[in-house]
Parts: sequence; C-alpha cells; structure tokens
Amino acid sequence: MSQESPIPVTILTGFLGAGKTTLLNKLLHDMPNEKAAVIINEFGDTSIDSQLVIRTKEEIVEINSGCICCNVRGDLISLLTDLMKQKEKVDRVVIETTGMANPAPVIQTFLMDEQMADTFEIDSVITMVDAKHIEQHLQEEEPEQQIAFADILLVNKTDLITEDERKQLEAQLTHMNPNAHQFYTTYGNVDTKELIGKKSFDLDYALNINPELLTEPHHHHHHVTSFVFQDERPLDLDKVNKWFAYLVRIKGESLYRYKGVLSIKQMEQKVVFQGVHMLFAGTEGDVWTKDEKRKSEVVIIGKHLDHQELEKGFQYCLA
Ligand SMILES: Nc1nc2c(ncn2[C@@H]2O[C@H](COP(=O)(O)OP(=O)(O)OP(=O)(O)O)[C@@H](O)[C@H]2O)c(=O)[nH]1
Repeated sequence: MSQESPIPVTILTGFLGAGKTTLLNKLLHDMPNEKAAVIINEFGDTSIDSQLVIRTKEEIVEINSGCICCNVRGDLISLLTDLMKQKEKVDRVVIETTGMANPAPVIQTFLMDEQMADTFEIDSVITMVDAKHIEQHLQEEEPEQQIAFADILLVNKTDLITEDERKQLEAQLTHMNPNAHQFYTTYGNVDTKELIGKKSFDLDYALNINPELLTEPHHHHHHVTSFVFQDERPLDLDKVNKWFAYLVRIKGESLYRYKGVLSIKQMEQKVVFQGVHMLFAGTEGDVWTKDEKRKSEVVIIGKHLDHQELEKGFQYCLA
C-alpha cells in the first residue's frame, strides 16, 4: 500500500442488539496484523460496550452521550481529523454505530470535504439484521435506512428462525436492497475476507437512494428513549432476578435493548447482563478489583417506557 492510499473504513450498522459487537470482536480477532482504529458509538449515556468488546491492541475510542448520526457527529469529525494527522499509525478504521443511527450522516462525514475524501475511503457499509426481531424493528425508520445503505447485509441470529421464515426474509431484503450481498449467519460467523477489503461501497448507488446524501442531515429518533440507572450501593440478587423476570415478561415487546454491569451484595464478581426484547443473558464477569469503585449501571433502550416505573424497579433491587 503506498503512503498515499486512502485508509479503508468499515461502517458497521444494524439495529439495537442485532449482533454488531459480536461481529466486531470476530473481525478484530481475525485481523491480528491490522492496526485498526475502532470507533464505537453508544446511544445510551454510558460505556458498557467497551466492557463487552474484547480488548485488543487496537485503539478503541468511544463516543457516548448521543447518537453518532446527530449530536455527536462533531466528535466523529474531530476524531477523524486527529487520525488524519497520524495516518501511518492506522491501517483501517472500523466504526460501530449505535443501533439507532441512520448511516447516511456517517457516510456523509467521509464525503464532506476533499481532505476527508482523500484520506479515507469507505470500504463497505455492513448492516446486521436481527433475523428474529426484524419485523418488529421495521416499525422504526432507522432499520430501513440501515438496510437501504448497506452493500453487505449480514442477516444474523438465523438459529432463531425457521427455514421458511428465512426464505421470506431473503425475498423481503432483496426487495428492499437488491444491490447488497446477503450473508446468513449465527453470531456473525462469516469468513472475514468476505467483509473486509472488498471495496463494495458504491457511492453512486448510495446517492441514488438518497440524493440528499451530500447535504446536511435532518432527522430525529421517534419515541425511542434511553435510560441509564446507576448506584454505588450493592443490589440484592434475588430482587434483581425478580425485576428482570417482570421486565422481560411484561415489557419485553418494548425493550429494544438493555444491558449493564451489576454490583451484587456478597458477590466478588461483577454480573454482566444484556438482552434484546425477551431474550436475556446474564453472566458472571471479572472480580471487582481493589481499585475499582463498585457500582451498578443499567442501560435500557426502548419504546413507550415509563422512566419513573423503571427507576422504581431499579431502586427496589437495592440490597
Ligand atoms: N441466538 C443468537 N444470539 C446472538 C447471535 N448473535 C449475537 N447474539 C446475542 O445477541 C445479543 C446482542 O449481541 P451484540 O453483539 O451485543 O449486539 P449489538 O448489535 O452490538 O447490540 P447494541 O450495539 O448494544 O445495540 C448478545 O447477547 C449476543 O450474544 C446469534 O446469531 N444468535
């Protein structure tokens, strides 16, 4: 690669909980010799994803407190401007957007001026689709946009659907975006060579679906809200189990994404949990170290959620 070749950029999108972090971990694992600058953006106010991404030697930068396609786009631009000054240190940029991001403004960032366009080159826009929940998610505007702009569609969680459902989904996605290459996966398991270095992003096609791609973005996220609850007092495991059982059973439909780290009384380890609608998983994490402040942190993203009720539920869990 000559000194002047632009730095390839992989944009990873997909609705909340589709499997982006799972795929990102796999990509980083499969590219041990690439110096990748990884940019992760969270919709919520807290940075639980960095605890879920397996640390590698890559530089991982998180942009929180907002969505990459709206209020933190300035942060993305300044990060990229910094990267421009140290081009030799990076072979690739990988951006994981929030599940609520419209990819257009992110794509636009790389096209907005000559210097940006000379320094970076979008390699591909990979959109992960949650095969199990996509029907529900298409009620929102963003998944449709994410699918439309993809040149690679990674249809994930195929273990949770039937063969017939898969065929239907394939027809539907082909109709929504006939240009994209489709892969059907579980846990993002596809040969990394199919995703990286393909230079499959096609600006003309993107402009064709959105002629306003090169003008200023204007949009907002409808009625999807994100709440963060934090407390340094320990929680009671039994109460936590009861609260989650209630949330998942009664509110599962509205819960797009929830995750967190819990400090449980009488437990040396952290409890790390995450879920998408009614699918919930909790595991024991690392032991709290002496230097760490024990603290519970829960992020809940969803539709029609009552902040007070959730707050009350969280408070109930205190030991
Ligand atoms: N059954 C099943 N679960 C999966 C699959 N891929 C990922 N998951 C699980 O789905 C949950 C969400 O995966 P993530 O990789 O965190 O999804 P994400 O898109 O990064 O989520 P956010 O960025 O938090 O919105 C995790 O509990 C994963 O273990 C899959 O193919 N099948």
